Amino acid sequence: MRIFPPTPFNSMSSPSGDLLSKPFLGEPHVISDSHAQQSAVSLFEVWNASRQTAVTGEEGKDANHYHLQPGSPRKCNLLNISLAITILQQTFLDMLLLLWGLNPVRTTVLIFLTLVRGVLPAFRGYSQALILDELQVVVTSGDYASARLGRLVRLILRECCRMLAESLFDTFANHNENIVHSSMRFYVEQRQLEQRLRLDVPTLSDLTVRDVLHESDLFVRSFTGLGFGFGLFSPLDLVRALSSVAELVSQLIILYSASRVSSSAFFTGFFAGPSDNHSVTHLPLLGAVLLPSLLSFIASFLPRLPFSYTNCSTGDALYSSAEAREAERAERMRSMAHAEPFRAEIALFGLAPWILDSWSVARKRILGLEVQQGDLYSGITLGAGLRWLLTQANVSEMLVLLQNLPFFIYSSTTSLGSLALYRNSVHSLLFNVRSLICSFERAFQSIFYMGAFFAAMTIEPRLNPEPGRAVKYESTGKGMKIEARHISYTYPGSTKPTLKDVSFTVEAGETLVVVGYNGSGKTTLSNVLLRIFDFDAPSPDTSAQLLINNIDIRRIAPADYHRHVTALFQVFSKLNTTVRENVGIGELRSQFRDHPIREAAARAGAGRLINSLPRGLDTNLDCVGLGMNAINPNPFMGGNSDSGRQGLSGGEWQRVAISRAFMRAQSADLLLLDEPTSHLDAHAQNNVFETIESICRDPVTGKRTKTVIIITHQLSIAKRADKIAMFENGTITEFGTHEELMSRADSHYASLYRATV
Ligand SMILES: Nc1ncnc2c1ncn2[C@@H]1O[C@H](COP(=O)(O)OP(=O)(O)OP(=O)(O)O)[C@@H](O)[C@H]1O
Repeated sequence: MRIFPPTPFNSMSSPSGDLLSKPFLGEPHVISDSHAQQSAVSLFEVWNASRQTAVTGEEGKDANHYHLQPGSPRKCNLLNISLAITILQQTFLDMLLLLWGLNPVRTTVLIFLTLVRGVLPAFRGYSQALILDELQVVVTSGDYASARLGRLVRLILRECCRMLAESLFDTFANHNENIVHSSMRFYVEQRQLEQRLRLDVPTLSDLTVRDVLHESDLFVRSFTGLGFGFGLFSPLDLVRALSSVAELVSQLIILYSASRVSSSAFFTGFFAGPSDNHSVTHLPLLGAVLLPSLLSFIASFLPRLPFSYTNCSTGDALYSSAEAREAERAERMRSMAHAEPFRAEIALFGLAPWILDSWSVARKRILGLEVQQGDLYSGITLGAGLRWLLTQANVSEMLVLLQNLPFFIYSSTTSLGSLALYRNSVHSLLFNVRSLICSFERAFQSIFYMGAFFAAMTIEPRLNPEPGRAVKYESTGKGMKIEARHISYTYPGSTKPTLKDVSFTVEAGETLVVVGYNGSGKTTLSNVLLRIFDFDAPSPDTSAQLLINNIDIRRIAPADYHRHVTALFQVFSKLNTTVRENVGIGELRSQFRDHPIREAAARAGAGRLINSLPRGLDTNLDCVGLGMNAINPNPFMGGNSDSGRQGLSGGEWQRVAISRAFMRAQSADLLLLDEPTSHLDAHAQNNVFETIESICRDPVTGKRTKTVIIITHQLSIAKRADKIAMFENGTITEFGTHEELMSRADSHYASLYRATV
């Protein structure tokens, strides 16, 4: 049995690969109604158009456009309906085929069983009505003859068998549904995760991309298996809606016939046609039964009052923009209260009241316990009031009285069983109509989230080379030659560049030390050199270029480039896992081999540390982001022993991180270390530098085989480098050897050196 399809990590292929492999069509922009109808428009643009809202300016002339918060419901207006149809045209069939393709047999069985499940209540009602009828005859006639009683017992036994069969059916159907559901959920989650991991930092820093991923995530999370995961609607819920439709139709049939014939003949009565004396009144009576639901359905198109909730059977509300903002704030505050790394700052700065206040204001507004005056008044409209009357004020419920009319009309002419059957059917009918209305509301919003899911899959990482221009990185075995020409870099959302016209050359095998003042742009430069960020496009005045071994870095795929580089980041990750994993992730191929991990750790001066840990490489490290030996995360547990977790000091963590960087040092052409020794004592600092020197030389010939770039504030290290770059205000102001820079009369490097050494 195949439950999960094979999906290779870097492949975007799918059972219906076309849609998921469409390229991302550049920057999203505003589109018009008619535009959205054209099939050439990308899904991304259609999705983006659905979240644009026009707000009229103060004078009533200018219409400002802004984007809805991710997760906010779309209004049910003509534009959104047409956008929803466009999304459905482009995705729905693909989605169904894709999900059906995961488990064709089980999914077909699921659809069939769900339809059958829909008509089971009708049979249940019929069977129980027969028992009631028989009981009525026995009691009213006083005929307790064994034949009569025997028939009653047979009916009861038949009902017991039916109930047993129904529960067996339910068990099998639920089991099948669980398997189908789990495989669908696994699949969409995997696709979402795979795409997130594919995307690079420049792509992820785009706000629109973040929003589309957020809504895509909502779609993925709607595959909960409960049918009302996030107040959303997954394709599997569509199958459930089929069941509601089947139940609705069967109950309608019952209602139509049960009121005029005895329950034992209601099917034949229905098919006999409207020939008897009650037939004329059936349709208006059905109308009376359905009137409350019809009004609720109409109300679902009206706007909602601010901070009022839909009364869907699931109890879930769809967030308005204001609610989504509050929900995000409440969630942020909740996470802060739960996160261990914040604990020290919360205590030190006395943040508890601020966190609690911010959370409670946001949460109260979400729960409708507190509504701001402005929001309340601006949201009260005639439509919203009418909706409230029809849904929240239960006006429609009063009309339920009408449903009892048939009781009075037919009570003297029909059997007890028929009346019970009628009553059950009315309840069941209303429940199903209501759940279908709620499903409709959720389905409408879900279309946009489904659009977001597919749109997210079309995003291509921005750092990937243009098709046809890509070249493979060729290692020379002598290190990496780096030539930066007029490089600038501006952070997204910032108006001023952080790096300005940076130019320098490092020959293969050389060591460059970058020094400078805080905030001058050293780490930013390292991210550009590591191809985490892309430098600004060349302007008419400058021809910005970054050449690696004389090749434009934009022509090399980042994944290919990264295989030849190793780095220590200034802010490195500390994983709540074993030492082995913390170090081993530096070179995944060697993750499970002790020797390379121990060797890298020994070079980074972490050998003694690992030997001193209770379980060596298998010791679990605890990283709540603070100096661990000093602050135990849970003083009542005695963390280090009972929990089997070990805290480390800042310097010890740094050694672990250096070990991680050294894991790949053998195969790398470039070692880039940002503040590698900031937490280390003087001896350790010297050792690390010696180790870097030895790693970079061929053990036989002694020649340099790697290029090294070190960013540091420790100028004693700089002295030993081949070249030094002094960074100030986002650019290199001095470049040369230690001696050259020291000999300059007005050298800032020289004054910094004298101040620190
Ligand atoms: N994510 C960001 N978004 C916008 N601006 C940023 C971001 N990160 C850094 N900057 C800006 O870039 C400037 C340079 O930061 P960078 O981290 O490169 O400095 P640095 O020289 O490494 O500093 P330090 O010596 O303190 O580590 C900072 O002044 C900061 O204002």
